[in-house]
Amino acid sequence: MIDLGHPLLKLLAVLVALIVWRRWAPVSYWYLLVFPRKALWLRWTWRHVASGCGLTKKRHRWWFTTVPGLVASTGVVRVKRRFQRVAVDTKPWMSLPRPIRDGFRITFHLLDGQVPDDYAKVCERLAHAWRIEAVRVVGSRPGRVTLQGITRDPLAHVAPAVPPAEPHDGWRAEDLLRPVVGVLETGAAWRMDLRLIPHWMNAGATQSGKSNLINALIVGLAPQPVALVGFDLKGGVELSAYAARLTALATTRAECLDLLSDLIAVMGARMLACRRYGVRDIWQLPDAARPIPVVVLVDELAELFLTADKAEKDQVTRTATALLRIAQLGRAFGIHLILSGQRIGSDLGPGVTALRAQIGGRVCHRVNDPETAVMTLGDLDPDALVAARSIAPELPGVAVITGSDGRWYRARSGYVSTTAAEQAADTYADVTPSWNQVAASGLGHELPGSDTPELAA
Ligand SMILES: Nc1ncnc2c1ncn2[C@@H]1O[C@H](COP(=O)(O)OP(=O)(O)OP(=O)(O)O)[C@@H](O)[C@H]1O
Repeated sequence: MIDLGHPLLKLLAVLVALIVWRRWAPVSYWYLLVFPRKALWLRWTWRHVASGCGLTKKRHRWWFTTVPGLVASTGVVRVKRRFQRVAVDTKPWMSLPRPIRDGFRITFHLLDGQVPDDYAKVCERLAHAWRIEAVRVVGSRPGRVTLQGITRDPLAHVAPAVPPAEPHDGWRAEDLLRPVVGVLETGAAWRMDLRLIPHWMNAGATQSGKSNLINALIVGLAPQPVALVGFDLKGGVELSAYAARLTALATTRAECLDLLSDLIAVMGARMLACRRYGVRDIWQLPDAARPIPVVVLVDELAELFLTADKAEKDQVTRTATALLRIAQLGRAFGIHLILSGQRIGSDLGPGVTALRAQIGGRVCHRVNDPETAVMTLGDLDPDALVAARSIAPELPGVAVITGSDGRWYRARSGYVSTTAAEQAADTYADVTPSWNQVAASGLGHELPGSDTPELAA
């Protein structure tokens, strides 16, 4: 009989409880009950699955095999068992599946000649073989790759983003320009990291969730010491609700041109300041001298590029050139672009393709035509295109995005109503810097080696 009161058994029970609590706390009890069966099944079927997905390699082994042998004296062919060197399929080593919320993670040892990308390419096949929603590569280190199996789509229900109730308790220094706007399909937070990927393209058909993403960005950025600048050629209907938190809003073509040339002037002044300090970007400047970062929100990019007559053509060319300059130089000088539009492609006119090439961050919501998905994600991965084309209309806000690790993910923004975003804008109205503050920020201090105070003007 086992003595259940034995101190070693008690210690073991405490250890198991600790491990379960630390690692598996977010996993439902039901899943913990069924998981061992699933884990065993994954291990048992791995050789067939790996072979079916082309992840096995031929290795030579000494093996007992049946070979046809000719008995010379009689001329009869007889089957013989021989111990000989033969080529056999070798599967990659697989760790024990670890349960996590809405799925599991498994680490594999790469076979000679394999790279993590080989696994990324067969994720869809693995998902079908394992009878689960999706499989994603979530990490890699030399000789290892970690896959996440997603058993229940976490994007089906995403909690709405709630603006912080108290002013100034909504952000931490390390969150500057890194607002959380939703959830990735891996269950992790979707952080739009403007410090890492300075410019973003937000494409999608009508009612696909583009404005919702802008709302989520407003809620995330409103508490932070950044200037928000709006371009809304839909007469201001989209962005004017957030006017309290916007440093500038342009709603006509003439205003857009003026605002763009002001932004370029600010960029020029920051360039000069960086040169005087001998640094390459504003993030290397001393804290006191760092200018206020500017996030430029463009609602419906196509409106900026459409020309009704020849007179507007020149204005459109100037707009395109200014946007391209900001896209090329903005990262170093703290000016970030978020370009939203239903179609963002060469059909909008010259300059758009060059602009698109400068935008590293991509968000592709549901689209009506394959070309838009190609325009937004075409340079990422063919599988990303397939994923974007299969976004269902009943899941607005779902998008295929570039992650901070350079991979693509399905993600969904947290629902933020216009009222909630407006409320956040009003709550943080006092944080809004004026245009003069933006233009002068970081330049009002005496610069090393500078005896001309013209920058402080
Ligand atoms: N992440 C989300 N979660 C839940 N519902 C959402 C989400 N995003 C959008 N929706 C719903 O979809 C509707 C359309 O979203 P939104 O207005 O953002 O689309 P849009 O792409 O900007 O459309 P349009 O181009 O016509 O302005 C919203 O009213 C909202 O109810």
